[in-house]
Amino acid sequence: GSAQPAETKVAAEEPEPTLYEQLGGEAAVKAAVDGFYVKVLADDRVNGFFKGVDMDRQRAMQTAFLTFAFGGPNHYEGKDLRAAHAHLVVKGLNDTHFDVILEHLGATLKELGVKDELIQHAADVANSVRGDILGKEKK
Ligand code: HEM
Repeated sequence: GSAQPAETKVAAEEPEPTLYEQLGGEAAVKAAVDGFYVKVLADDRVNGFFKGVDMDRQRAMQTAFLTFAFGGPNHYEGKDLRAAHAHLVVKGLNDTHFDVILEHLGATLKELGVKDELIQHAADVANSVRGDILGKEKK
């Protein structure tokens, strides 16, 4: 008979690590930004919104999006998401575009070997601010 491993149980008091921590924290965000950035800017369904936007701000947006989707610390507290995207809503930003961004989020995380369950979690977090990004009326 083989002995059971002694440490199969997770202590009940351990707080659930955030998705950000589970994915690998800041390093994971950096790795994801590179892949995500390329996908978004190569996609004609959404890259029009980034035309004329300087590279630093594009990268800031990608990093903010992913950090947010990972449930990590929000480094952009000064600027609310509704205000940051209002001029894009005027240009036609809608659910279709938001879905494209989620599609690239999923593909990027999949390439990095992230489990489907965590990818779904990241999408849920992003969806929680969909209404703000798209300038929908607050419920
Ligand atoms: C969870 C969803 C999202 C988050 C957390 C997010 C986050 C942000 C933040 C923090 C900024 C401001 C960056 C800065 O001021 O330097 C920004 C800007 C921007 N976002 Fe998003 N974003 C989201 C969704 C989207 C979507 C769906 C699109 C378009 C398909 C988009 C396109 C842009 C663009 C083009 C800018 C730059 C605007 C400009 O400087 O003129 N974002 N985003």
